Amino acid sequence: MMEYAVEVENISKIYTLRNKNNQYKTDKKEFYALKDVSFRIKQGDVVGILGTNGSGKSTLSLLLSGISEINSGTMKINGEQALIAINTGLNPQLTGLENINVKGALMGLRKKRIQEITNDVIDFAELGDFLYQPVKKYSSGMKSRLGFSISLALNPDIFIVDEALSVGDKGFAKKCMDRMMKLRDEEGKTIFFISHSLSQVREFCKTGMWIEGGKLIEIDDIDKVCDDYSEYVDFMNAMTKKQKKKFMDEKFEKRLVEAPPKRFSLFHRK
Ligand SMILES: Nc1ncnc2c1ncn2[C@@H]1O[C@H](COP(=O)(O)OP(=O)(O)OP(=O)(O)O)[C@@H](O)[C@H]1O
Repeated sequence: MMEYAVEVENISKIYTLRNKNNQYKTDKKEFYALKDVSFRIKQGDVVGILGTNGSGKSTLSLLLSGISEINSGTMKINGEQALIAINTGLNPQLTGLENINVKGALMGLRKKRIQEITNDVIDFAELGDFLYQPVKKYSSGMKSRLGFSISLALNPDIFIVDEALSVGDKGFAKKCMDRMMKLRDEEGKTIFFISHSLSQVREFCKTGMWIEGGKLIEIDDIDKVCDDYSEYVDFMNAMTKKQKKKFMDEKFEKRLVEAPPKRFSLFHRK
């Protein structure tokens, strides 16, 4: 029987937005970054997440990786998961090496295992002596190298890759892609992959998930979802500036929480 790696039902994530004058407490707006999203993903599936800027992809990746909490709904994750994203999960004050140790310690790993992970990271990240420098002195590509290498070395069951390849140089991006293909083809890992490169998503993923305006629009075979999403992007591009503004405003209005139920105040908000 095929096990699901991820089962989510009616999940929502709400953020509090500032108003124009930046008066945070008064006239604050609550906004659905994601609204009533449900899906199931089988173990070993490779899922490309598509959607225009601000549609909710990174929010979903934070929820899937357990970094951020849902406001409502249910979510079941079967296995260890790791997020690979730009600027996430690294402490800028600590050196690369210290970051590996902290991450390992937080996960309750033994010293010997942390040493093995360190060796893997040294090998894959190719950062040389920069491993002994604080991460705040890294370029974005170097941070991506470190983050990617740590997640790979931790060897989770579920990888969530959020735009992480877009800042690495071509050589490193190719190395990561080769490694991810191995994770997909030989190790049967479950992978969520967010990228604005449709060709990359088409080539790498099996299933497509299109999120727009915080809602799940479509989940299907990757080619079908890429075709439908492309059509939507073309439709948007064909609009005049005025039409586009009206369209975007309406889309925004639909995501507002009109009168938030009391229970939302109990939950964590970012
Ligand atoms: N911490 C936060 N506080 C308030 N609003 C947020 C926060 N994080 C994200 N948002 C808002 O939630 C919506 C979804 O953002 P998200 O980062 O998930 O989009 P995305 O699909 O990943 O976009 P992109 O393609 O630009 O990376 C956006 O409107 C964003 O402004």
